[in-house]
Amino acid sequence: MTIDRRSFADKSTLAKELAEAVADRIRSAIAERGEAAIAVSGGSTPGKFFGALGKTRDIDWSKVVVTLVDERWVDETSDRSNALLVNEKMLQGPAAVARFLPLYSGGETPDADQIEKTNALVSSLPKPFAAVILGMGNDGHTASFFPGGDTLSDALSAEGPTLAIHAPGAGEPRITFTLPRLLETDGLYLHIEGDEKAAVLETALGDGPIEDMPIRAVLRSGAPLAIYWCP
Ligand SMILES: O=C(O)[C@H](O)[C@@H](O)[C@H](O)[C@H](O)COP(=O)(O)O
Repeated sequence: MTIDRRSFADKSTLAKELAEAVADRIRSAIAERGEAAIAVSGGSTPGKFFGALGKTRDIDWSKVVVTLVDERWVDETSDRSNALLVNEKMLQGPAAVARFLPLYSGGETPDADQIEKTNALVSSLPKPFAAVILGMGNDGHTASFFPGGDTLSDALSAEGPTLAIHAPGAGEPRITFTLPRLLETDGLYLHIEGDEKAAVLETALGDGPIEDMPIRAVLRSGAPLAIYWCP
């Protein structure tokens, strides 16, 4: 079975366990390759996990690069910015010396030059990722792979490593790592909480088109995936 489903009693326990799993991946990557890169999701779910991971002392954070699975195309002062969330919740205390690699590079909407610039930045990341932590929306999106996304098909199949995507449910223009690039990882995690998301996951695990619920592209990729859930 490539999908390993883990349930936890509450949000704090999940955050602690997921932080320990990701910390192990980071330490192993540093031991094997001298450095580690992780890609994390934004949104309302990962705050506690970020806090727990950032407080981990037995990691050489100076050898860690943190980036985002996807980003809303907003300035870092916006409360919609995933970069702001990561900086405020994770890159404090022991983790403050980690390098952060942003996906956003200014302006109203990501144009081809900006994507090229981000792709050049991203090419400096150690490969593979030590860990990629995905979230999921109630519409079945993950990363910025939204139903109805204008570049959804490329986002799920192109090398990228990143591209721009616009979708009715996305709020603002987005930049996202493509799925093939996200699958280049030692550890792939999906972090979801609550009964509503458990029900969405059940539907996604059933039959149906990927375009309706793009998380299916991850679930059907065959890549080993650990799903962390709590009520
Ligand atoms: O920037 C983003 O929006 C995310 O990276 C996105 O993919 C997120 O993981 C889901 O939308 C779940 O978001 P919630 O945790 O807010 O439900």
